[in-house]
Amino acid sequence: MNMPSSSIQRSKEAREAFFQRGQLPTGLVDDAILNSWQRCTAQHKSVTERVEYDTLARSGLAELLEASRTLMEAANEPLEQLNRTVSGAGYALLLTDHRGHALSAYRGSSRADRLVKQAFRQGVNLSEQRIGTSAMSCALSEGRPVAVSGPEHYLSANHILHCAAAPIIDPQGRTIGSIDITREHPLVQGSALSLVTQCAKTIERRLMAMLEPYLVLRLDWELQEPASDDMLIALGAEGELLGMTPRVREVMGLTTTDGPRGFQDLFDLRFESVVDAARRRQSPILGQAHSGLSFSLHPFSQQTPCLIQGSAQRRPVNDSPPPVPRTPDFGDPSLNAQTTLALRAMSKRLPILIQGDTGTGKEVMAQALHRNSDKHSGEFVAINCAAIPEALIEGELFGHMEGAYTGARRGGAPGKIEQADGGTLFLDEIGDMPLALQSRLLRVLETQEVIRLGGRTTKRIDFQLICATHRNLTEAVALGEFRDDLLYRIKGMPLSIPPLRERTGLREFLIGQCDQVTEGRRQLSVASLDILLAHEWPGNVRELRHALTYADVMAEDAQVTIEPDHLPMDLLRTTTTRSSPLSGRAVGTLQTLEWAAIEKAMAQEEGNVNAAAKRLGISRATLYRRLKQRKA
Ligand SMILES: Nc1ncnc2c1ncn2[C@@H]1O[C@H](COP(=O)(O)OP(=O)(O)OP(=O)(O)O)[C@@H](O)[C@H]1O
Repeated sequence: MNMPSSSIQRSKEAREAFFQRGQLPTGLVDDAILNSWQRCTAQHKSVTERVEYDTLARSGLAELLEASRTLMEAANEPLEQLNRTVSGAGYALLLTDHRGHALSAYRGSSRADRLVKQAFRQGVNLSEQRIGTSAMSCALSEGRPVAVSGPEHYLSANHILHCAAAPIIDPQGRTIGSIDITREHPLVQGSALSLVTQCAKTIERRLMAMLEPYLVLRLDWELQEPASDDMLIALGAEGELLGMTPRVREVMGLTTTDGPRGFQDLFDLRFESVVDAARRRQSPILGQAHSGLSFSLHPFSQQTPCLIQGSAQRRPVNDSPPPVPRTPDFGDPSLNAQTTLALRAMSKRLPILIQGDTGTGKEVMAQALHRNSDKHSGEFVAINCAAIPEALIEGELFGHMEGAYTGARRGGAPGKIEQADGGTLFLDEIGDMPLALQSRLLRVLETQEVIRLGGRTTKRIDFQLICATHRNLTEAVALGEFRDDLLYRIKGMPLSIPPLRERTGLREFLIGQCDQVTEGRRQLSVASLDILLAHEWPGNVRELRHALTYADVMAEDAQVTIEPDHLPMDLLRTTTTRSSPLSGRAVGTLQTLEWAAIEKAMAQEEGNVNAAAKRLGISRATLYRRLKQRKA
């Protein structure tokens, strides 16, 4: 898995040709490396030069960090994630600015990577002028990911290093920094390059989100390829172009200087019509660029792949629900599997019956299914059978002709079923539909035709039916409250959403929801997460989102973590009462007793960590530590 000896041999040959015979060894090493060697030679840099890795003086460091504040903020989380991925393989990690000055560094574990430890420190100048050829300097000057191994480094002192780096390009198309991973033994080039590239792309997307766009559009070619997040455009409320990912610039043939200013400078489409379609959740929107190329445009959620779980863009189009990716991800493997099956069933026109307790997300699921079905360009028409008075529901569903009843509209009006022609009809709480209406609905489903109230003519309708209920319809049939023939007709493919409490991957779901509700501004502290994990959630996702919204309001603006004292009190009370070991049978170990005392104090102080620490006679930090240990 190490660098193959043939490529080490090639690098050595290239070195010999370049440094000893003065030849250009084209094809033996990456051109980016040759270009760098040439620049270093032009500067009369000696390959045997010794480098001191000095950090900047304090004032210079403060200036450097201040100038790169946005980049560091965007990179913080992706760097942590990358570090978790690569530290076990002995890599050190580096974020630099556009000149190659180290902004942050993760130096990995106790391996004897002496040189890396010396060089990878905040504020060290690692530019090409200073340390010669490196993956980072090549990535910065070429604007693409580059790997540099052993003898490909210009300075002999660096021949023990093996590195891969990718540039970071801001939404305006400027190279503003780089990500580099390095270790003192050969790397697997393919994986190292793809890791830094992936990390740089994540940072680029985060930089876009920090512009707080009104709308983000994802562009896809009109090909049947899996969607990727490479091509994103961030737009302001008036359609002004706030930024775009490098790939969009590339495919549109744009430079950084003569860039377009607004959406309409790019596409033969009115921005208002795109906003309108996004609001009505009509996606994709087909558009032709002025270059003549056709694209499909999708309103984009920042934290793909999990729309429903992840956060939408920071300031989405008003009252537009979060957009849905092609394959919905609900975070729960069994739910995901059911969703895939349901989508397959829908392609064969089978009706879907979603069952689940209140607030589990039945309507959210129905919308996601619609968005991902072949009926997505039609309307999603929802009707809550339990919320409309019995006398009105028939007119709502079937529509009416002029004069059909007192108060009927002039010229008549179409019903929901007619409106759903070419789209999806979502009948929520179908278990509460009056029996008489059930027969009429059954007829429509069998004939695919509607007759408006007071009318004689039939209209053929083509729609996808999705029904939802929290009731056990088999029991309702046994009680004579639901027609069995209708049940068989609507239950083409049943889909059951588990109560929140029983979700697989509950922890990740809670974290994702917190991210979504707080628009990425806050995270749950370990203690808060523990409390949420222990709660029963009778109101399911709806209750959870209310609790998180409450906590978001309670936390100070600058507070990044949601602490237990921000959570609703009733949630703390029920959680601590139910789970307290003191409320159960006697407990044995000192540790359990200690935890019981902590729980009790937290309950008495209604989750206020300061007050609970005081009551227990320990410091706030100690209490947090204990809560953390308990979680681990
Ligand atoms: N997976 C999810 N991601 C984000 N929000 C969700 C999710 N599931 C549910 N919600 C939110 O929870 C609330 C309840 O969802 P929804 O109305 O779909 O549930 P329901 O099961 O249809 O509820 P009811 O039975 O009461 O009609 C809504 O505010 C919805 O936006």
